[in-house]
Amino acid sequence: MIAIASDHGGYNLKEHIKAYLVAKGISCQDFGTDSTASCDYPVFGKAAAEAVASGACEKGIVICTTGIGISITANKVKGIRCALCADPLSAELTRRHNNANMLAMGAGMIGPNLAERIVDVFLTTDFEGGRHARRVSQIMDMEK
Ligand SMILES: O=C(CO)[C@H](O)[C@H](O)[C@H](O)COP(=O)(O)O
Repeated sequence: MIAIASDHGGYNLKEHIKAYLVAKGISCQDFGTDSTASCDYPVFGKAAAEAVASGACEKGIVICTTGIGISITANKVKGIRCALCADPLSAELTRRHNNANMLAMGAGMIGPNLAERIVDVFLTTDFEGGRHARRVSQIMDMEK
């Protein structure tokens, strides 16, 4: 189950990615927002991040206009490593090196086709472990 959320700026891309994933047989839990009416990204980013942190959802995808505000929000939730990506290589490396459990994207920065490629890479790339596990542990120790 993939948690997905956006603010108004990311709503259209969220709907696009949700339909894309469902068409591929990947289940999504949508934490809003549900229209392009102005709203506050922390509300929706926090809800999706908490679902990932609790284990209810395996990974999360959050979207606002830049991807910045909603990634900052998600990273405030204990256990979350949310990476803002605008290219597939960053998505690959944040999975391989950072074991990122959430992906943030900016709907004002990238188009739907590129977003699909980024999502595909993010959801199919495994963590490498090894030296990267030590570094991720050091990050997670900061939450203790
Ligand atoms: O948090 C952001 C900027 O880092 C997001 O892009 C928001 O979507 C943006 O701030 C919303 O702004 P708006 O003028 O209220 O649409």
